[in-house]
Amino acid sequence: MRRPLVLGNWKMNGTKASNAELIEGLKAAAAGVDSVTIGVCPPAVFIAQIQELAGDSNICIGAQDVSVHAGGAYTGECSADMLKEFGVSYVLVGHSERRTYQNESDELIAKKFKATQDAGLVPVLCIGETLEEREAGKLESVITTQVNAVIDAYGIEAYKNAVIAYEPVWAIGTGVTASSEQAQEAHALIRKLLAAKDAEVAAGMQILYGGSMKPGNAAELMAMEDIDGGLVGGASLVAADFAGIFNAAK
Ligand SMILES: O=C[C@H](O)COP(=O)(O)O
Repeated sequence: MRRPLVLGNWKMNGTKASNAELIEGLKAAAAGVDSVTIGVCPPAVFIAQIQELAGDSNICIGAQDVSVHAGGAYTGECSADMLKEFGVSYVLVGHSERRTYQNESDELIAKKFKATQDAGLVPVLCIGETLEEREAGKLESVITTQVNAVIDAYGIEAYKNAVIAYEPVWAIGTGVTASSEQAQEAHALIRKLLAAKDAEVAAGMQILYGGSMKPGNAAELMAMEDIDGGLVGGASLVAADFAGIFNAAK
């Protein structure tokens, strides 16, 4: 039985004041929720603040990105060990916005995945196809390439302590959600790819859905066999909406 995981990706949003209000609301809503792992991924500059605000609550902290380097002359970068010092347990790698705007390659993303694991943190590998790729019938080949990038570099063992988030690019921030059948099809495909290498890794992998997940569609999505939670963008910025989603995962 895979434990549901719901992560809020705040992207580049928040102020010290709005963060305090949001975390206060989330702590109240999450108190007593013990069957779902709940986390927030604030911008790096706010991680220390969120660590303090979250205190010993059941809100975990994730980072939105990490350096492939352990330290040194890499201006603007932040290492996995630095994130760990501030209570981070999950790190998003390969989000489509970074693939698009920072031109992150599968090779670089695999290195970030490994750097995260080497620090004892859990990488959340984000994958998904664009609308153009879907319409061209390339869903399977895109997902296969993105999943295999880590296996080719580090072997299937690398997926033993990791999470995968399937986020169809066309559903991110658009209000258009993949139907539960479309999402399930992609999640089942991801699990099948893993199972071809290692059945145990495949069975244990938490595969999250991301892309316009809202309180109104979360229950139906997360009821699907291979959907184990959500990576939530916009709706994670409103405590009541995010709570509606993690409560739907129970
Ligand atoms: O990381 C989260 C995803 O990009 C989903 O964002 P969204 O819920 O705003 O569509």
